[in-house]
Amino acid sequence: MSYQDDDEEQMGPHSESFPKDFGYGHSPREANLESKPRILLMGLRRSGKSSIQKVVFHKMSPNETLFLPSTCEIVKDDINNSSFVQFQIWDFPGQIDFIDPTFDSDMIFGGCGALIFVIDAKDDYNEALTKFKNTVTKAYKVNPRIKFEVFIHKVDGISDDSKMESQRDIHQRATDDLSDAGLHQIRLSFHLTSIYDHSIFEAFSKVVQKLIPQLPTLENLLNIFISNSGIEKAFLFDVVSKIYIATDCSPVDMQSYELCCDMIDVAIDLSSIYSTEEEAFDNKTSSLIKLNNSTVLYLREVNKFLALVCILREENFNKQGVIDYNFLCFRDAIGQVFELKIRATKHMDEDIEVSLMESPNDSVVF
Ligand SMILES: Nc1nc2c(ncn2[C@@H]2O[C@H](COP(=O)(O)OP(=O)(O)OP(=O)(O)O)[C@@H](O)[C@H]2O)c(=O)[nH]1
Repeated sequence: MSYQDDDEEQMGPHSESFPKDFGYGHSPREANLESKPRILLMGLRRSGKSSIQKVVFHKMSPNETLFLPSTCEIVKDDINNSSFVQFQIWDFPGQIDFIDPTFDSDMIFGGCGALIFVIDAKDDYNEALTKFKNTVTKAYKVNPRIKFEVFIHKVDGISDDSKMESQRDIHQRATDDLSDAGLHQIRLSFHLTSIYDHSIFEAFSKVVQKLIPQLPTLENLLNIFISNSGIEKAFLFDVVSKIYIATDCSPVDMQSYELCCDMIDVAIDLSSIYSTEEEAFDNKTSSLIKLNNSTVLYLREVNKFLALVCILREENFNKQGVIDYNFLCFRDAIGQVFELKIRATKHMDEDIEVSLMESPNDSVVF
């Protein structure tokens, strides 16, 4: 098996040189890698792994995925949209064989933040569940900190009752299988997904959020912002992928999320057509849409990659001055979290440099 490296330049020349005994986050070098975790996409052939990656991160339209060739090698993709959203996605071929001596499970699972296992809900899933159990058992042995996420995929065109029934059945069987293998302590998360609606973006949002160490701070800031501004719901979006990296503590309903995603599309599309600026999304980007049910959607740029999209009642928008002032405080606070992270990363890099220079046998200096 070989590794196809899409973005070697971006990932840097050392990205392939993980030590064999790579333990997640124990040395400065490992801790630095931890700040850019890996998400693995695994599952049987034709379950939809490559389609998910292309639709969510490369803006491919769902219909085009019909023509995707089968993946024969591990395809690595570096997602580097913002300081908070930085990770690599590794898309595995469906026929991957763990017994194959070239499969270096220490290296593959060692630096992994989350493992997404894709199960085709329209197919017989017995084989998928067997593979799932083998994969989780192997991965957990190498790295017990991995977050295991199951995407019950291709649920478009399936009735709500059947979806729930599949989810219940897969959940039950997957947890029973792991308990039989003595792994009852493993926590699994299940998501019903399809590339033909927003469910795949929502599921990916939840996976990515678990890998953002600053999430509680971001959620807290959003809670404070909405409660002082008369806002019902606010999402902090990664504009490029339209996954939300944080939201306030009120429950997310799919319709609100879809509305906010659509608003980003409208704002960017209009800006691309009519703006005289080079970038369609910049520090002056903001948008206001009044719906016919007395609801307002309000979008503001937070930084180069992030947008805040809020839903509020029309009457509360009368106090736009307060909202805008609170937004500036919010943006400032996000900037400070962002800066702290950059500073922490820089310190880590310096530590790595020092430790490498001190090592007499190691000639590699970043
Ligand atoms: N109906 C439906 N079809 C989907 C969905 N996602 C992917 N597909 C289709 O499933 C087929 C297989 O998709 P791929 O993304 O190539 O699957 P894969 O898991 O990467 O396959 P391998 O590379 O062989 O491992 C394609 O025809 C896709 O159009 C979905 O959400 N709904």
